[in-house]
Amino acid sequence: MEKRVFVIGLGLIGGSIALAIRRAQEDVTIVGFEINEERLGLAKTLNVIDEGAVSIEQGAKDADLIIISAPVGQAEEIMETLVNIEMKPTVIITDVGSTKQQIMSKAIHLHKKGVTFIGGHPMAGSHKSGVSAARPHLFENAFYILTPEKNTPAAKIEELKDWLSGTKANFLIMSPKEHDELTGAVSHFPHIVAASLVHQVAAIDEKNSTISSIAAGGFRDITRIASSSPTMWRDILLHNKDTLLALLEKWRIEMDRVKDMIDTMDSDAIYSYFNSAKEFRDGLPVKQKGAIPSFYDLYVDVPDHPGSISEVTSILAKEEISITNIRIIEVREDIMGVLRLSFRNEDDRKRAQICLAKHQFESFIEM
Ligand SMILES: NC(=O)C1=CN([C@@H]2O[C@H](COP(=O)(O)OP(=O)(O)OC[C@H]3O[C@@H](n4cnc5c(N)ncnc54)[C@H](O)[C@@H]3O)[C@@H](O)[C@H]2O)C=CC1
Ligand SMILES: O=C(O)C(=O)Cc1ccc(O)cc1
Repeated sequence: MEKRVFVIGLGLIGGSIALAIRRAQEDVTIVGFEINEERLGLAKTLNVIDEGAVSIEQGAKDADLIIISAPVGQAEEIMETLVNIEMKPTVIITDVGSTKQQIMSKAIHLHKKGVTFIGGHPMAGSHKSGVSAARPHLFENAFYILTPEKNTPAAKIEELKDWLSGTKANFLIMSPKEHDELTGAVSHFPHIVAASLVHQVAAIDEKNSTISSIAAGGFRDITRIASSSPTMWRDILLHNKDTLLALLEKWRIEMDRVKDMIDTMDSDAIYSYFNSAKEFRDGLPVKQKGAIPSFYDLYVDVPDHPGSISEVTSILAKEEISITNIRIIEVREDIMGVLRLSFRNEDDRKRAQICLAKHQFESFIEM
């Protein structure tokens, strides 16, 4: 029997989920609603949705699954609108927002109406926005956190997981509070730090613009997420206020400690500060995607001469291994350059490592 999915907010995440649902479900019609008409048109052109709805009401009333994928501030307003709409009694509503406590408080009004709302957060994404960046495999192997309300029947949770099976994500059930505390530390707070590092360099750039030219490699890596959507991150910070204020206070104390170490020239303390961070960082799992996703990267040492990069890519092309991204990390005179190749999955990365080794190219999974 034909089922209808209604996606509200057709950006990077809404679009990627729609594509993931389409590849796994038969007989499904995907309807979309967008406040930005151009994006709605693009979503249709790219076959992300089958139909556009003219209002939330039109799309919601006969939907079997509703996915709210707008920034969390807007998501709250959409939930308020949904409370006043007559929907199928069996409908499941979920969201994809990066915060969960405030969203789940809003969901109380839907629960009171007898509607199932299960909070959701796919823990993968990118600094890119918009439906043109949407990909069906965006969430493969990533964690996908669900925050059901206590009385939600297990069968409804299983039904939602089934709907989302095309994401190939690993589902994890959590309380909204635990969710906001953990994602605050591994995802939200790093975005504040990345933006602050960029601000620091931008202020110097006003006096000496050479800084932008030399801000390469590591600086670009650590601040990539500062290119994310300001609307989305404004809303996240406003939603996760308490967690972030506590983390900022801890960070301030930590920075004072670092300041002291440098001021007193405490070389042992400085060494141990970096060493203990390295030990923990090196021990993080590399195979799974986290809040800051890993892209199945492979770092290849390449001699710094013309042709070496095309040699690597043609070796992989001959073996029919697709590269999803390629970047030269550092190439300097007389120094081996490092090429960062990204692959779609672990299997491609393993095959690439083996065949490059046969051609005397040494490669590493971590740099
Ligand atoms: N970008 C990322 O990496 C991740 C984002 N998220 C969450 O996913 C949600 C969406 O983020 P993205 O897709 O990245 O943003 P996006 O900016 O690519 O897409 C959001 C879309 O929602 C639309 N929109 C805004 N208000 C609307 C409304 N009232 N009705 C209908 N459409 C509306 C916007 O026009 C836009 O096209 C956010 O809540 C974010 O916290 C979750 C995981 C990862
Ligand atoms: O691009 C990145 O590294 C991200 O951090 C993506 C991201 C953004 C928001 C989330 O709630 C989860 C993941």
